[in-house]
Amino acid sequence: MKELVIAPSILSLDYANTSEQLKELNESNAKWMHFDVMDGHFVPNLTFGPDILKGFKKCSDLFMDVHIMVDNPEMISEIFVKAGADMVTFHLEAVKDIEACIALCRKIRAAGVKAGVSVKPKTAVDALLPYLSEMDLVLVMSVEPGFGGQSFMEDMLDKVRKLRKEIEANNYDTRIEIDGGINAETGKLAVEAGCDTLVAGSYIFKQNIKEAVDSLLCQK
Ligand SMILES: O=C(CO)[C@@H](O)[C@H](O)COP(=O)(O)O
Ligand SMILES: [Fe+2]
Repeated sequence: MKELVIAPSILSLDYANTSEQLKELNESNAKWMHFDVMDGHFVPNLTFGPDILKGFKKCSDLFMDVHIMVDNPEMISEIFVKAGADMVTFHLEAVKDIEACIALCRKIRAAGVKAGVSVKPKTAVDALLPYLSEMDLVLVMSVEPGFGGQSFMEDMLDKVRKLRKEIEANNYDTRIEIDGGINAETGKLAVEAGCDTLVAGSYIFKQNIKEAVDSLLCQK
């Protein structure tokens, strides 16, 4: 399994104290920053555009993990690739079919950016299994996408186990990320099931950032 990476979700950042929180985040052991893009249509919430990503990139060297929860990922992924995303993860539910999904992964990778595919809680991962070599990451949503601070859906770990089995059997390089309701306890369950990348928003930003990240890194 790959080295465990923590991706703090800045959806939960305290925007009244942005520079202080960013400084703390930069000094923590987090290697990624998780950037949630919501369009008010694919999900009932609205968040950040590309200029905000550019701004964060000026203040941080963290790997920019951009999760696009949008209806038109073909168009929006291009915008965030141009804005400097290191990874763009789009939703399987937002593309026409698996062929369109693979085509978009290839397009993102051709631009020199890592490509991820996400599934909502009600979507199975089975359709992705034959194509994992086309993806740098699969993101398993462990809450309904749209908001931070929801409770972890433990039954999503069956998808993680299935993905891990397939990745190990074929020696794929694909990461497994989980997003929604992650804290020290649920993070441990997720790592045991086979996740190597943990997104956490409210858990990290509602306490000392460095300590929270470290608590997620100490899963053994
Ligand atoms: O994509 C999303 C929500 O749709 C997330 O990335 C949230 O930001 C996670 O927040 P917590 O559940 O960790 O508070
Ligand atoms: Fe997310």
